Amino acid sequence: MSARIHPSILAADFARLGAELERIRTADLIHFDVMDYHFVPNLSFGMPIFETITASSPLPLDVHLMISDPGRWAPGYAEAGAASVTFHAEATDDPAAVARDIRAAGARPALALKPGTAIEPYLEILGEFDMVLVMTVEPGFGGQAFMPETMPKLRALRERVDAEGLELRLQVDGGIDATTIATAAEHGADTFVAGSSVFGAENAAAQIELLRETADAHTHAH
Ligand SMILES: O=C(CO)[C@@H](O)[C@H](O)COP(=O)(O)O
Repeated sequence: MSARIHPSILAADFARLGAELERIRTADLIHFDVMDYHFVPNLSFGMPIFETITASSPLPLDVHLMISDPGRWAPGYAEAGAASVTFHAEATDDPAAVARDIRAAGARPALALKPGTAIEPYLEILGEFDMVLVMTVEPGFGGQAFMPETMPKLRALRERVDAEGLELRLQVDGGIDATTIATAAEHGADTFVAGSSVFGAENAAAQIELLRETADAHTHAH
């Protein structure tokens, strides 16, 4: 399967959001980061902006909830039309229940792990999810440097997914550019969030294509 590129609109020029969405129409999904000043030390946007973008965007949205109490808010994004809703393992005591609520509300559930969070406690519930997001920076801000120390976790997850034949996408997010995407693809990622490297490029479509081709070239059969 071909690599999927999800530009993070956290790095877009919000004063020109309509034009920014046009620049990335060759991407696969739009990554929408929800932050609450509580789970992470930053605030971004929520449901009103989500609804506005969903109504006008040529691409569906991949919602990443960096919020406390995701069980309370996640199904609402699914009902409002999100393609996938990702929430953090660290933010809930019952990730399987949150995943089931997201699926029942019509979106694909995904589990996110901060760089320091191990995957082992969640291996038995991977079947509840359509995607796992291995954060390659501490969540909260765009423009940070990729953390290569997260790669062993990604590789272990890839080996588990392949060994069990699970239908699970593996996403990375944070510091992804034309160099780091090769490393992440080699370690088993197939879905890539990229903020600054896409919106900071003069030609965003060419950058999306470069990222996709680079990831495909460094993907082993999986
Ligand atoms: O979730 C986050 C940050 O917490 C990301 O989605 C960033 O928005 C990615 O930005 P870049 O590192 O690609 O600039």
